[in-house]
Amino acid sequence: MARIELSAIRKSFDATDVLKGVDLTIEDGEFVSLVGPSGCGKSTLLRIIAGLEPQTSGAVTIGGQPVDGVRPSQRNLAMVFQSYALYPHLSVYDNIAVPLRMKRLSTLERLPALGRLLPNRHRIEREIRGEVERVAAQLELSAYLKRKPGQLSGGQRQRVAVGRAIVRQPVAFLFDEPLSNLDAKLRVHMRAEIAQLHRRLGTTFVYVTHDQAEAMTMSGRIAVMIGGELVQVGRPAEVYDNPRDIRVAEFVGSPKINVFPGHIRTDGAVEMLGHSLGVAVPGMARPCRIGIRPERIELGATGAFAGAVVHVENMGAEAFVHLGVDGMPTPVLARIGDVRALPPLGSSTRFGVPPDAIRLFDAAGKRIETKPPAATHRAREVASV
Ligand SMILES: Nc1ncnc2c1ncn2[C@@H]1O[C@H](COP(=O)(O)OP(=O)(O)OP(=O)(O)O)[C@@H](O)[C@H]1O
Repeated sequence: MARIELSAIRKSFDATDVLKGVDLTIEDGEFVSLVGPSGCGKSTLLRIIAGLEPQTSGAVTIGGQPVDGVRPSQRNLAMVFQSYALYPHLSVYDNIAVPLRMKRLSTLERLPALGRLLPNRHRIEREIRGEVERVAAQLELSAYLKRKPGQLSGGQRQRVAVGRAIVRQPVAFLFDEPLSNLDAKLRVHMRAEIAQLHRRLGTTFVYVTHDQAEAMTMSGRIAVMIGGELVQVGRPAEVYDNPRDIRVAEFVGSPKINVFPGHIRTDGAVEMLGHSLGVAVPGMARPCRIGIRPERIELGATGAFAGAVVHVENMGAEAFVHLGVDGMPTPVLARIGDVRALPPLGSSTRFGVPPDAIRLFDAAGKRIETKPPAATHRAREVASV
């Protein structure tokens, strides 16, 4: 097991800066997902940890040891790719056994005909069989050991790739979008399997994905990368509820957070679509953006805002109501838990926003903390004494 520390990692390809100074510590045994939109640099960062790509500057340590200049094979990490990278001509058994044979058998002992005549070969092959069978049983692959990868489903192939990684007993597993080739249902199933595997092995997992739901549901912490920078690192619920940047707020959560144009008045009150919200911030008058999650939009006759129901998605257990609102370029989305109380399509409705649902961002997208108006008022009184 190992703690992985990344300090001020920069990476440029020719004139393009892909990583712009990434600092991240992944604790021993932790499951951290690197998540972010396509092209943000997640795979490059993972490849730098693995030693497959040199960083332009900055340092990587694994288990307290600097590994810059240490070859990938000497880092004792296992990488699992989206493409599985299995040997198509070898059986499942042999695919899983490859790293063990490479490690334990000499070049001569690995030769098919001559190797069999050498005294150690049988003993080592017996040990290898025990380990392959144990890992195959863990991954429910025992029935497929004689099959070739081409005779397996995508999920089974991915499990073989994971099995091949497990037998190496690496200090950490690095996953690069391992579920991208699977259909939606299987992806959800494999998420649970990978999370269980992490709990069972207790080894450090670093997992790259562009799928925020995958990252949210599996990891202990998520590291949100945007444009080559680590914008926020935290527990999934914390990042969802307390985004420090509007890009994080918009990337994490499905469906996406609603973002309204807003204005902070000279008295600190925050206005949205011409109505004052029940929050305030100190400082000067300025424009702002207001993020409100769909589940926090409250439909009801007493709401301050008016909308027209332009679309309803009823999923049975929940529904999304799309509201056309004056002053908004795209519909406002409300998530409704009780599908028996849906407003009809084309109807006019009102909606409100509880003050604690409001996430305020400045013009540059940085989070602004809000307070109830009274608290701001008191703070100003204290400040003026
Ligand atoms: N070998 C390379 N040479 C030049 N540019 C590269 C190279 N590898 C990656 N890049 C560029 O670096 C940027 C980051 O790539 P990277 O693969 O790390 O992104 P990513 O966040 O993993 O994206 P995705 O989710 O699409 O895989 C991209 O713009 C990519 O085109």
